[in-house]
Amino acid sequence: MNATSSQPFALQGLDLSRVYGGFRALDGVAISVPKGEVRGIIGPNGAGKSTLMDVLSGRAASWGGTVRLGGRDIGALSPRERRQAGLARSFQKTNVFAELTIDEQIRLAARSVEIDNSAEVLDKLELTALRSRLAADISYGDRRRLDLALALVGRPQVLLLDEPAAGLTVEESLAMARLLRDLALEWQVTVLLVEHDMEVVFGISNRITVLHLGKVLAEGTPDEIRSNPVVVSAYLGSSVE
Ligand SMILES: Nc1ncnc2c1ncn2[C@@H]1O[C@H](COP(=O)(O)OP(=O)(O)OP(=O)(O)O)[C@@H](O)[C@H]1O
Repeated sequence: MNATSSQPFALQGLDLSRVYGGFRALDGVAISVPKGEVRGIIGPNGAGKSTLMDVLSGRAASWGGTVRLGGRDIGALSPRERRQAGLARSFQKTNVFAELTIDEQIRLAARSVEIDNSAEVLDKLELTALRSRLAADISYGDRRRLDLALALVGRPQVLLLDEPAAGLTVEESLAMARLLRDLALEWQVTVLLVEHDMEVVFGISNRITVLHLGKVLAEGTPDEIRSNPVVVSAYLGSSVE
């Protein structure tokens, strides 16, 4: 799946940098993701994965480079404006309000978007039966799906996910992985996924970008990454054999 010049990438970051004091947390990173692709982002602790997501979503205070959404330069937009332009982000720590019902939270999220696809989102994420329950009263796995649902309201073109499988059981993680793969296929949502669970990343990503010390160490299909000797020695070891 390659984007051509007539079909811009869904999301593109060019020469991205982020410096803390004198330390380069991101150092000239380039990433181009075609529409409908699931792109895994992996790398050791401190490689720059969350920093990359912050820069792409507009949460980084100071940064360098270019960020394009569907060909449009969105570098000057705030996180909220990027969300309205079609770039949604879901966080490692769940975003939901414990004292609101699922329905109330979804309706709140739908107020700031143009397309209200709440019913479709609730259905797809198997939350319809729980809609009148308080978030405080649902399981952790259901809360993670609610978090994802909140990001999907408004049919974003691109979804940035920070460890969607964190804290889930193996079975829940695999169900989450299947759900993400279905969403990318059926709704043509482009997904960027930072995830430490290698079974999830290698199971659903079309391509994987490996970060190391703030730079792109490698990029390729799961098979290419799994057998790349540089990646294996810097990061994977025997974890995905
Ligand atoms: N606010 C900050 N101030 C100073 N340094 C920071 C700050 N945030 C991140 N860093 C540093 O930038 C580097 C990249 O951090 P980042 O959180 O992006 O890595 P990561 O790949 O997401 O790691 P992890 O897998 O542990 O979440 C790390 O060395 C980190 O210590």
